[in-house]
Amino acid sequence: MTQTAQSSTSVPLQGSPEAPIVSVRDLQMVFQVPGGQTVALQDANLSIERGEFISLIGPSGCGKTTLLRLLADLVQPTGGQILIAGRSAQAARQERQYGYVFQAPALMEWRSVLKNVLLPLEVMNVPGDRVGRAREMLRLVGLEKFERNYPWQLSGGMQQRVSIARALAFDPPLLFMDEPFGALDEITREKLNLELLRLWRETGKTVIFVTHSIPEAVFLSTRVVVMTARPGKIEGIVDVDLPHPRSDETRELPRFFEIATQIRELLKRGHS
Ligand SMILES: Nc1ncnc2c1ncn2[C@@H]1O[C@H](COP(=O)(O)OP(=O)(O)OP(=O)(O)O)[C@@H](O)[C@H]1O
Repeated sequence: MTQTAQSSTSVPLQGSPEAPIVSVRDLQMVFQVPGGQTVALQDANLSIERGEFISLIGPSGCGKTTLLRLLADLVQPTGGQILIAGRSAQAARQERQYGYVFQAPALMEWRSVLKNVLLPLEVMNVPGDRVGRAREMLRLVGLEKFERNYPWQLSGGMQQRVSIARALAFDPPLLFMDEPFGALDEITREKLNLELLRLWRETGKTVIFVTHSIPEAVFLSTRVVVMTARPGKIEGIVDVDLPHPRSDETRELPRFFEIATQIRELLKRGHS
């Protein structure tokens, strides 16, 4: 696996090198809602090592986004503990240890592609060659020729690639992705899956990826976390022992179908 050279603006992983990059212990999230409570997450336990590609899969409302938002310190848990490389989620957020890709690209229409990727670096007043850094990220997502275009001139898939480049602008060790390809057609999604895997292999980042699609989860992941709804729980964790690099042929392997079936069974068990 080739690693990209760390640029002057890249953010090294802080904390303990021995600790898992993400450790979740007895995590609980209860929202107060009119007339009662929603238990979005209950007794979640999970340990993720550096360089893994983890997918979270489960029915609507099972707490996938909530788990991602908790890891990103965008909401505070009502119970349990989160450690990022042995330190608090708050410290990880403050030290820009992660990039976050949302379901919708959320780009600024009046800024060019390059200026959208530059935005977080400008906001944080990051020293060094910001334009060079933004261009490097655009190259990584295959959009170096589109830096002068505006978001409305790009397809949905290209816009989502810009938002991935923007999330990578600080070159963080962790990448949180919340159903980034959910709104795209199947062919575009499969193409972006391949590109994301290439990017993951080139950069060595740890990715936590939310999806509703079993084939997408199997194709991308080193492990798949299967969640169940009401209350949101981790039903099981499936190892994906398919060889790398993965390609379109991977989807035809008998083992691919076996793992997909295993995940489907866990999802069904959670429903019953
Ligand atoms: N800020 C909030 N206030 C109250 N309830 C919330 C809040 N955020 C999430 N919830 C509830 O918590 C539960 C889990 O929501 P979450 O968005 O994490 O699910 P999800 O698995 O990501 O769903 P989807 O697949 O549809 O995106 C849902 O019942 C949701 O209504």
